[in-house]
Amino acid sequence: MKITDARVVVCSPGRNYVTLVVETEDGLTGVGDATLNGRELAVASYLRDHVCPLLVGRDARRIEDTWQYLYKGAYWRRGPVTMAAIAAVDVALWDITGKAAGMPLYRLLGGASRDGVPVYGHASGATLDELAEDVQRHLDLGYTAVRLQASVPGLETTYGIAGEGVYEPADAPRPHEAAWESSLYLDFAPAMFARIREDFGYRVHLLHDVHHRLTPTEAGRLGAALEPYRPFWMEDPTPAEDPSAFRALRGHTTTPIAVGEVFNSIWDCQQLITERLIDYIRTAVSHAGGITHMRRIASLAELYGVRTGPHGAGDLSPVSLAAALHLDLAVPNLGIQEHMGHTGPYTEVFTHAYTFRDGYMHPGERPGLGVEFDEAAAECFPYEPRYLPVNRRLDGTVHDW
Ligand SMILES: O=NC(=O)[C@@H](O)[C@H](O)[C@H](O)CO
Ligand SMILES: [Co+2]
Repeated sequence: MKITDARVVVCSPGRNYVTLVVETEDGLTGVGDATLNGRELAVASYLRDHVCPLLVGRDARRIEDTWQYLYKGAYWRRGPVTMAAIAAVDVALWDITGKAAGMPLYRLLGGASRDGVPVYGHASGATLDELAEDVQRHLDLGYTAVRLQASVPGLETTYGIAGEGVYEPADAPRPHEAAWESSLYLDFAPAMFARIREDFGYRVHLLHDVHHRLTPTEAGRLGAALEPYRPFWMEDPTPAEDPSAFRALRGHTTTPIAVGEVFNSIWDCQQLITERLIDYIRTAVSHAGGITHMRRIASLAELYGVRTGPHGAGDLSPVSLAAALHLDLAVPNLGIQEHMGHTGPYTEVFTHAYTFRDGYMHPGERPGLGVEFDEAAAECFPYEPRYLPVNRRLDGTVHDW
């Protein structure tokens, strides 16, 4: 089954997406998501200029060989751009293979390990009243797990507060600059949880994303302060380039820890998993080398009792959400899938078979991924430069965003 064409389409139906389209001599088409928020064109070029020409003539069914060929053949290994490009190729080839087999991808991955994929939604608010309203809205939609993010009193902006609709962090043609003060946040976060537990009790799972902003000691303090409110997880509590930082953090709190959305390979995850320093690994199929590599990460995590909690923000296209759901349905150690939702007219470009109901999602039964990509429609939504914010402490020092 030779690949006859591989091309990259950058479009912006609601937000920028990079989609790889791979075609075979049998007339089958597979798609992959190569979106890297704020650095989209780097991955588009990596694919267009260095990968797509090498795919033509290869057998689309040799998924593992293609993965090794692109990973080891690049010489310059790992990194977000390289691994997003490899991920897009990998998912497109799994899509083609599923279509050739006439089976939805999850059946090729060992079949369903559960009836549906548990997901969490994003609730946010400029005030605790607004946050409570948004939590109620998510409960009314059927979510049983909700992430809480609220404006921090004393700070002009903070992470994760949606205006109307879905939160989109890449919101300006140049990075907007946010101001941050950890002490204000540390005083506020427990009060946020206390209010939502008071309003909604303990039946709903409550998650929270610290978004890399605390020191390990501060994160330990936050984790301990949140314990009475039983968070489902505290996400990205401290930057994870140095996994040993989590040893101290782990000793301060029993609040479950989730890390990994900015990771792009199993080696980024290895120490956190093998030392049981986290409870959930959050790598995304479109950033961490695709289904082939994510399966390895999930298997390593399973050995150590760590569950997956895949990243599923709106800047991962419907193609990668579909791929994630197929993998989520099959792996034995799924924790929960992030489902932030997508903004704008994305359904004019991406049609998908996945569904949401009562807090669970299912990838559907269409062969392959179950996502169709309309290239003609995509042309109506040209790329727009959009950057993620830069965060500074009140004294002007650049801080983690
Ligand atoms: O847990 N989800 C997140 O942290 C996301 O909202 C990330 O900020 C965006 O995907 C960055 O592009
Ligand atoms: Co996050």
